[in-house]
Amino acid sequence: MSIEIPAGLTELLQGYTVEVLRQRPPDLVDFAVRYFTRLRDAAAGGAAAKAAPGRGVVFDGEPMQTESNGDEDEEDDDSDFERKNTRVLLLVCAETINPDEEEDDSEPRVVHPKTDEQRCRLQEACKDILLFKTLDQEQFSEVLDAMFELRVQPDEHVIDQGDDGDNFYVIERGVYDIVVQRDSVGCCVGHYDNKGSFGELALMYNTPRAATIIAKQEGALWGLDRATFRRLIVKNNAKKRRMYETFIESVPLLKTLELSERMKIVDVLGVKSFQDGERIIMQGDQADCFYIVESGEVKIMMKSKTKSDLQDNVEVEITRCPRGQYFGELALVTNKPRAASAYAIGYVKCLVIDIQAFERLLGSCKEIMKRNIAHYEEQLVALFGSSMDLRD
Ligand SMILES: Nc1ncnc2c1ncn2[C@@H]1O[C@@H]2COP(=O)(O)O[C@H]2[C@H]1O
Repeated sequence: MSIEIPAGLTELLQGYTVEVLRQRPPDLVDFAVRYFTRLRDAAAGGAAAKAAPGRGVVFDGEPMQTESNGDEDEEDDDSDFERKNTRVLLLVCAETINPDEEEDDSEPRVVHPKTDEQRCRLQEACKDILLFKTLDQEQFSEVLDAMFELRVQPDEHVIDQGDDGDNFYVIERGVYDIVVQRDSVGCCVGHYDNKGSFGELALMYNTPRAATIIAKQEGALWGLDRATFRRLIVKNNAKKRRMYETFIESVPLLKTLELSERMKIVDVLGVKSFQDGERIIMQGDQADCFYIVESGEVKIMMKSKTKSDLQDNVEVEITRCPRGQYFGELALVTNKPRAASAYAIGYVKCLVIDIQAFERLLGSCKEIMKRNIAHYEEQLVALFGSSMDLRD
């Protein structure tokens, strides 16, 4: 049977293979999101049976009617399915990940032997990969052991949209176009330029490849097989969700997003920490990331462009970003170099999202961010007498 997985649900069901049967009422997705959030929370709290991954869950009955007893968020459990007389829907089966389970040592570890020279290149390519940033040392070295090198030729399709996901890829070298089919027309929605990674979505969510990735020149990649990716990264993501869900919910910018959209952000974010005074981004650099302050405070500093030749052109403090505040969005929204530098005040931890995930997941927040540009311009006029051409 051809199966369509509803948007907004699969991300939450990381670790489950979900098959959705037949048409479903739109509110069922919401209902299922709540249901599986509870399942996951129950698992986190140690509750056993209800949360056991791999258990088949089949909803049956008529389309769900939402009850308006005022406290429907409270105390929902399996019996709700009967009360609400919900029809059909979800079959949860096989290929599960239980984040709290001890590692299954019976599964052979994948190891691709490497020379010292290969290992150096691999470490360099992986050092800024956000998905690896929340792994512990042992997990990270297991990932490195399992990775294998591959060379690609100009115009080679590394991934084709619609295919099943086999590997995750880290870029060592080369430029790659990201092409997404829209109304049967392939649109280039972005590219990777000698750094970054791709191919995580199909492996995380058990979905077909969401884009085609084409090498524009001869290039070098490192692949990570699906089984290792799921065992280490997906398992780690379940923990990440528990760690960051509450914080992400409290970030004002993300309030307008659905729960499942916020969870997708958690899945791909990385965490970076900075020492007091350390520069996080530098004015004039190309931008590839967006930051949310998780702890500590960040100082935004700027040099006047109109005084760039003058010796007394010192950096001036523009603003500060406390916990929950974001920065680094302007260059991504305007496609320009960084307009200012950012420095850590004390020890700072930031959640970091790369430009591709930013485009894919935060498109709907861009309007809110764009409104900020006018505010930035007013600040600059007050400080420097001109707004320095912030817009494109
Ligand atoms: N806008 C985008 N939409 C979908 N996939 C994207 C996009 N930009 C980058 N990608 C990457 O392209 C990859 C294609 O394979 P996956 O769906 O496994 O994972 C996808 C992402 O890593």
